Amino acid sequence: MDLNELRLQINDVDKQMQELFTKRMRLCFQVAEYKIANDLPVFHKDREKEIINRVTNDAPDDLKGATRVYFQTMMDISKCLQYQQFFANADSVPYKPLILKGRHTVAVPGTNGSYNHIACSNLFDDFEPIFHEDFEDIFRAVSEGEAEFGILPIVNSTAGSVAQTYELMKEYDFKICAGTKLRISHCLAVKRGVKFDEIESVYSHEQGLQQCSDFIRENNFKTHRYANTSLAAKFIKDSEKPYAAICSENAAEQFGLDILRKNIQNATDNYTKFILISKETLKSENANTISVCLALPHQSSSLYRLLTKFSVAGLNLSMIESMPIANTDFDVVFYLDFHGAIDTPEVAKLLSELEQELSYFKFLGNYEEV
Ligand SMILES: O=C(O)C(=O)C[C@]1(C(=O)O)C=C[C@@H](O)C=C1
Repeated sequence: MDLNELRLQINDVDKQMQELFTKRMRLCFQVAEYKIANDLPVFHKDREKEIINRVTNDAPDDLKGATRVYFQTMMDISKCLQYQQFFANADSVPYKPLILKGRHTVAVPGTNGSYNHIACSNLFDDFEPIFHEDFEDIFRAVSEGEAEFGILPIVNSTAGSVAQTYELMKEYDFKICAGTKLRISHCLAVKRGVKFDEIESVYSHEQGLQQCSDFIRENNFKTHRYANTSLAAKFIKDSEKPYAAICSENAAEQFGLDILRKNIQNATDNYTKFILISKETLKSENANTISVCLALPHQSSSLYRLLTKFSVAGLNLSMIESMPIANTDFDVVFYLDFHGAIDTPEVAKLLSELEQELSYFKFLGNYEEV
C-alpha cells in the first residue's frame, strides 16, 4: 500500500480521535466541577480500575498492554487538568525576598580555603564565615541561629551527587535560596620538604578522592576519607608522617604546604555546584529553578506518570536523582529540579497537585545560580 495513502487514513483517524478526546476532556471538566462542589477528591481509584479492565478486555491480544498505557495516560492527563480546575486559585508558597548585599553570617564546611569557602565569595560581597567540620553542623548552625545561611556542595560533574547533602535536605526543614558553580581543580599537597616518592597515603573528602581516582590508582596511593578537603590540608600540616592532601591550591597555601602536583582530577572540566540554604523560603527576583523531593508508590509506571504531570503543566525538568531510603527494602526518594517560579499560576497549581497526590512531598526552594 502507498505510504501517502496510509498517512491520509491516519489523518482521518486522528481527526476523529481529537474530537473524541476533546469531548472526553470536556466531560471530565464537568466531573471536576461536580467534585469541587461536593468536596470529592480528583482521583477515583476504583473508577480507573473499572475503565482499565474494560478497555484491556475489549482490546485485541496484541494491543492489550498498549491499550492499558493509552487509557491510563489519558486519565492521568484528565486528572492533571482537573487539578488545574481544583487549584485555579492556588496560593503561591509564601516567601521573602533574598538579599545577598551587605554583611551576612554563613556556616561553611571545612576551614579557610575550602571549596565551600571559595563558593561563598561567588554569592556574597561581604560575609563572615563560621566554619564547621560536618555537613550536619551546618544545618545545626543555621537552625540554632548561629548563622543566617549555610553553604553545601550538592553535585560534582565527575563524581555525581553529594548524597549526604541530599539526605540532610530531606531530614531538615531548610530551603535552598541560591546556587553557585565552581570550577574545581585539585592539587596534591604535602608538608614542607616531603618528596613525592615518600608519599604512601592521601587524605581528602570522599568527593576529592573520587574526582582524582585515576591519579590515585596510577600512583598506588592508600586513600583516607576526611571530613573536608581543607581540613585534610590542616591535618597534613600537623602530621609527622609523609602524608599528602588532595585539596584546593588555596587551602594548601593557607596551611603552608608544598604543592607537588596540580590539576590531578580525572576530568579537566571539573565543576561542583553548591547550594545556599536558609530557614525561611527566600527567593531572588530572577529565581528560575525549583527543587522538590518526593516519594512514589511501588507501582509500574509511577515515575513515568509523575513526569506526565510536568509535561501537561508545560514545565521543564532539568534534573532527577533518586536515593534509597535507609532501613527500607530499596524504597527510594526522588529529587527533582524544574524551571519555573513559585509565584506563577502553573507552578502554584502543580505544587498543590503534587502535595495532594503524593504520600511524601517536600518543596526545597526556588532559586537561581549566581
Ligand atoms: O470519573 C471520575 O471521577 C473522573 O474524574 C474521570 C476520570 C477519567 O478520566 O475517566 C479521571 C480521574 C479519576 O481518577 C477517574 C476517572
